[in-house]
Amino acid sequence: MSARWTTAVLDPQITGGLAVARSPEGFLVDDNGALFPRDWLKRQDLDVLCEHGIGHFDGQPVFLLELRSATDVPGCSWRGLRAFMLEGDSDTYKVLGYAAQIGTWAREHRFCGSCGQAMTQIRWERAMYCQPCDLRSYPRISPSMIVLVTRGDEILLARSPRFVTGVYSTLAGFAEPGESAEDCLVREVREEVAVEVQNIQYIGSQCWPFPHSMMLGFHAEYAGGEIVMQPDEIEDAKWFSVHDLPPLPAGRSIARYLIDLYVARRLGCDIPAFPS
Ligand SMILES: NC(=O)C1=CN([C@@H]2O[C@H](COP(=O)(O)OP(=O)(O)OC[C@H]3O[C@@H](n4cnc5c(N)ncnc54)[C@H](O)[C@@H]3O)[C@@H](O)[C@H]2O)C=CC1
Ligand SMILES: [Mg+2]
Ligand SMILES: [Zn+2]
Repeated sequence: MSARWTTAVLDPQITGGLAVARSPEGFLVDDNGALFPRDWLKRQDLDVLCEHGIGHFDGQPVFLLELRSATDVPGCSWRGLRAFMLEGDSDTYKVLGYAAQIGTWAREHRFCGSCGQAMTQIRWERAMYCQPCDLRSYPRISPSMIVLVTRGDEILLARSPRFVTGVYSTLAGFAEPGESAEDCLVREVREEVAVEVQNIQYIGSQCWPFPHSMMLGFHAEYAGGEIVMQPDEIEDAKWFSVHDLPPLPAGRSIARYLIDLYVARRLGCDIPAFPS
């Protein structure tokens, strides 16, 4: 959330306000951005799957129209969330990041996971409900650990085959049932590079709406082992000097913050601001 944006469960029966439209192609945008007058948007020929009231932006109610498919709207185009993360202002990115997670959840929870019947939208909390099962499904958040492993002036970075060419990043992975955050971190580092760590320190967290990760960021010191890369997951992993770093992840990512923070401390530079 930000000073301009707060989340809320709003009843779609009320009229007016602002709205965003999200399809599998991304968010609808025109020259003014992704937030449209809602009444105008609802007059367009959109393939609406469902509508959710998601919060207030500058005091105005905001709704999400989750669409089955992207249709042509004159003067508009479709833009993925990643582009807003890379280039958009942080207030808009917060609104759209939240809208994307609610849209993903709404799309994937139309039917009860227990009995398979259609679920209904609860008006007063963010949940889908199955009456026969008395079961509520809330938006999914997936805790993921992300860690910068360091050894004096060196930092351990790796490449996944999914990354942009040349970019190296910190190690990350999803928590499994039964694990603490620290257990997960130790396991992920072992699995991905076969290295042991010590002095694990929590740094901060970040919502990562691709599609529903909650990144918990840590710093850890190297404790032993030689790098052995996990087949398929890790394309390359090595120690880099803080004086000679490869291309790094996007400025808004906690991965980049963990790297910038350590490098700044090591070189005695100004501490970077936490990404918003
Ligand atoms: N904000 C940031 O700075 C960064 C965020 N990330 C995010 O962290 C997350 C984890 O990173 P990876 O190294 O790719 O994960 P990972 O090392 O756990 O490997 C990904 C694999 O985990 C499995 N998986 C996918 N979704 C899952 C879920 N919800 N729960 C459990 N397992 C799941 C799949 O087999 C997938 O191939 C991803 O969402 C990624 O986008 C990763 C690096 C930087
Ligand atoms: Mg990983
Ligand atoms: Zn059910």
